[in-house]
Amino acid sequence: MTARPANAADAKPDAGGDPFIATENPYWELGPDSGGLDSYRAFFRRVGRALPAVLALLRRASGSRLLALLGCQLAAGSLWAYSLVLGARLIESLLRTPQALSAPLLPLDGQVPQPLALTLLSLIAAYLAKLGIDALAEHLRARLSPTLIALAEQDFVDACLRAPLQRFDDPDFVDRMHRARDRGLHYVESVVDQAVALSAALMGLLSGVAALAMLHLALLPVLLLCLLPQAWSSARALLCVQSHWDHSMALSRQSWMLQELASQAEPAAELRSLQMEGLLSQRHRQVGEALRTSLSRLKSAVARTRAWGAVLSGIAQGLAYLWLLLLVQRGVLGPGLAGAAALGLRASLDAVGRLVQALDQMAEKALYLDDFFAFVQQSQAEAKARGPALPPAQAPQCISLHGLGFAYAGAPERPVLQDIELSIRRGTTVALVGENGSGKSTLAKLLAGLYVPSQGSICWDGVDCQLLDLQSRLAQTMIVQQHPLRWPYSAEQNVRLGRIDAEALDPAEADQRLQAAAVRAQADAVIAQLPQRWQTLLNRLFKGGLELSAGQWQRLAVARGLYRDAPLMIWDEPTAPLDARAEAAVYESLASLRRQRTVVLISHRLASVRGADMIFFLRQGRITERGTHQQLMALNGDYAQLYQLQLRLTEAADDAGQTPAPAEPEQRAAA
Ligand SMILES: Nc1ncnc2c1ncn2[C@@H]1O[C@H](COP(=O)(O)OP(=O)(O)OP(=O)(O)O)[C@@H](O)[C@H]1O
Repeated sequence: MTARPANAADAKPDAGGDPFIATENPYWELGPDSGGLDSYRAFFRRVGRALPAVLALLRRASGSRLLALLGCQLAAGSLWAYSLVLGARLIESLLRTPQALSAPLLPLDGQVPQPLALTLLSLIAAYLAKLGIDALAEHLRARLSPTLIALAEQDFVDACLRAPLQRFDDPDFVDRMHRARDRGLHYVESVVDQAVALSAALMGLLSGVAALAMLHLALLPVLLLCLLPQAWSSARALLCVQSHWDHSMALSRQSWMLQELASQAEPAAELRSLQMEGLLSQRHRQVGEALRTSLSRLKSAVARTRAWGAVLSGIAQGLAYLWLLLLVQRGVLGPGLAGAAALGLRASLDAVGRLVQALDQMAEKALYLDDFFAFVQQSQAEAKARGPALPPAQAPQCISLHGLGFAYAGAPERPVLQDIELSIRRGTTVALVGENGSGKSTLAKLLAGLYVPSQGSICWDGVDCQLLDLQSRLAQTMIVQQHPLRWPYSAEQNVRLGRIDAEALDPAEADQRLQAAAVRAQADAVIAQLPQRWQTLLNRLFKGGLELSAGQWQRLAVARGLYRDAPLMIWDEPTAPLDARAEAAVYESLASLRRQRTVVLISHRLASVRGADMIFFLRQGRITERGTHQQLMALNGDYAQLYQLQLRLTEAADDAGQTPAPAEPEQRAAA
């Protein structure tokens, strides 16, 4: 069964011909699963996949509470059906013997109460019991919801943290992760309410059906007749909404992106200096306009569908009451039973309304939850599929790369590194240099174990790293990246996070190490200026928090690297934002470190790396030159030309009396 939603094509957004505004979902329309929600089959398949996962999550949150809740709903529904039948019998017997009302209901002289009074008392007792059970069900639901949300949030965070770095370069993965967070996680809370409402409505309907069946079996087709139009219109409207969501996702994302740009601190300065406020505001208005047009088309389509549903449902209800009248006329039902049947029919229809509404909500939320569960389950499956435990890696004497090639997950056809052959011995410093985009940072991340090679291998003392435990390898490695993370914590935590196993250290030793790292990175001067010294919070979003300059942040990042103090130290442009004094201090520290460790250094300032034991020059992902500074100068290749160029620029700056580029380490040492 395949049906297009009413006006699904109309739901496609219109951007007014502005090429800036993408309407075709060019980037996130990925994989066979992301579209195709314009058929009932596809829709229910997705819902069907999410529902068992919702139940499993509810069971994990608290299986006993879930069972108790379902029990309460079943009991409440049964009590309702029981009261309806009792009520019908009461009215019927009153109609048959009206004189029963003239006798006292509860005789005070010790005589047995008449049957009418007993029925009435049972009715009151059933009603009160139903109220009590409803209250208990509400209490259970309220307890279930927070547990479930906490579980789901934890599952999401764990799934993200479990993912290897290269998954974050895959737009498909990132898209699924964002959908899981923005839509799936967001709806976990409401899905509990919808699931409870759904089962309550289902119980209500079942008890209505049971009550009508007890009154007379001929009432069941009547109920079915009323149910169908309502179910049809709701399902069709729901499909329209889903189709709209799929088609307008590109616009919604652009709207969020523009809102982010306008509201975040990071782009605020550049945005203002480029005087882009007007342009962004105009773009946002255009995107909003396109979304609004698309939304109003959707609303009209949904309103039309609902109107047809209401008309058909009205006709069906009219026929149902006509059918009841016929049953009374022919003496199949007494007038009392017919009254109760009308009441039962109305209540069942209300239950159907609630059921369809809950199903509608639940189905919509379940679609988003499907994103969430698919993301979490895939991560769990991948974690389980990881092979047996591998032997731990020891600090290497020699790291060697053989025929190494690498392509990012998002662009597998475009290798970023090719045929890399090199080896690094402990106690030496190697430098990776080359022009922008030549692959230095990528190679550094591969060396650090953050990426897995697409081709070839990285060996530690001759053993392929794929055969070594990754966590123990990471524990032997330190990498300070080009753009280190600015942790929204205190200055002290920003450095101490370099070694989360520091509790294993003697506290005095850890403090000493902290101070030494700060001095070497010249971060001590930064700390001295902070109002609460090491305890100053480094985030302006929190009260009392401060923001540091780029160079001050970098000094803390270098201190963090030194505090970690691993056998393999990788420095990716560690001094780019530093002033000359801090840069000199960092290079002196690195020079003193190399003896016990393996140091990999990336820098565009060739004067800073001329002391390295081996320099590798990269061009378009390949090593094109290798050797010491002297050997490369003698080769007179790319390295030598770049070095001469930088030297000339420094001399020219000196002659012009400008701030010179940082001097060579030897010169600094002399100074
Ligand atoms: N996460 C990523 N996903 C896809 N491609 C990437 C990613 N990061 C880098 N690249 C691509 O890989 C190539 C090498 O980038 P890399 O950052 O390693 O170069 P680099 O030599 O360190 O450059 P720079 O000197 O500018 O820092 C570039 O062409 C870049 O576009």
